[in-house]
Amino acid sequence: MRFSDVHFSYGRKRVLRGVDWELGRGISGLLGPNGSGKTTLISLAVGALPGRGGITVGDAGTSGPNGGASPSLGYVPQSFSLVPGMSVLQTAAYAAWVNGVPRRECEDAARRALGLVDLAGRAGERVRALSGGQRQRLGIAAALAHEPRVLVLDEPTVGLDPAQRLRVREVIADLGQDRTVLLATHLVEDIAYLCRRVGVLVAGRIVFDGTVEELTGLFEDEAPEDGRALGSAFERGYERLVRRWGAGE
Ligand SMILES: Nc1ncnc2c1ncn2[C@@H]1O[C@H](COP(=O)(O)OP(=O)(O)OP(=O)(O)O)[C@@H](O)[C@H]1O
Repeated sequence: MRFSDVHFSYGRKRVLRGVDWELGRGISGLLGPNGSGKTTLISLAVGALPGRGGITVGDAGTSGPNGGASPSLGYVPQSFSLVPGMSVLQTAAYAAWVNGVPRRECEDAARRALGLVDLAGRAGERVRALSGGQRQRLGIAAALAHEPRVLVLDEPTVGLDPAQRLRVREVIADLGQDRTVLLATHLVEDIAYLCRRVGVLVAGRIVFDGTVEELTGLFEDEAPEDGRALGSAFERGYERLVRRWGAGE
């Protein structure tokens, strides 16, 4: 997946100012302070907003500026609703159908996707019976049912308790083995646990693109500015990067 010189403004407010970022196979994290434009960038990638610049998803298609999502992309928004009275299988099968899977293949596609998120054993249950973490995994299954090669996840572990968060992380780690996954999050622990590479969005541009280790080592030689060693080295590296580039203005 590739972003080339992507710009976006809400009215006169410029949010993205020429985003260049290329994501390879595996899980790439998108970090950035509140209001830096992560959700806007994702909305462009999934075709929900029209912008200026190029976004290429896999070899099979583009999304974004021309509107409409690429069929090779699956998207789990930060918040989504499920129909409580539908079964787990019906939910995933419906998502497959909405994403263009022929009707007679939707059930098989749904079962395959539920297997990927470890919900195959719950296929017959109603959505209302699922925990928060299971619902999140069902949302991921729904996004996977048409077998996209690129998966975009916006804050997938927010609001989950530690055990459920870990379970969702394990599922994401598995999915990243043979797909391109873009993971937008505030949680540096999610990035440190899951991501091969990380992009940091500040003031409308990707100001860092590298490995977690590279970001951790970026300011290693500098003494902590407040005299204390707060948080992990990775977290400190990220916070300094954001401060240096100015937070979202
Ligand atoms: N529909 C909108 N109209 C006007 N301004 C908007 C709109 N949506 C977002 N913004 C502004 O655009 C900027 C980027 O917002 P966006 O939601 O993309 O950031 P974010 O990095 O995802 O933030 P967060 O981490 O808080 O979710 C913010 O200043 C926000 O207030």
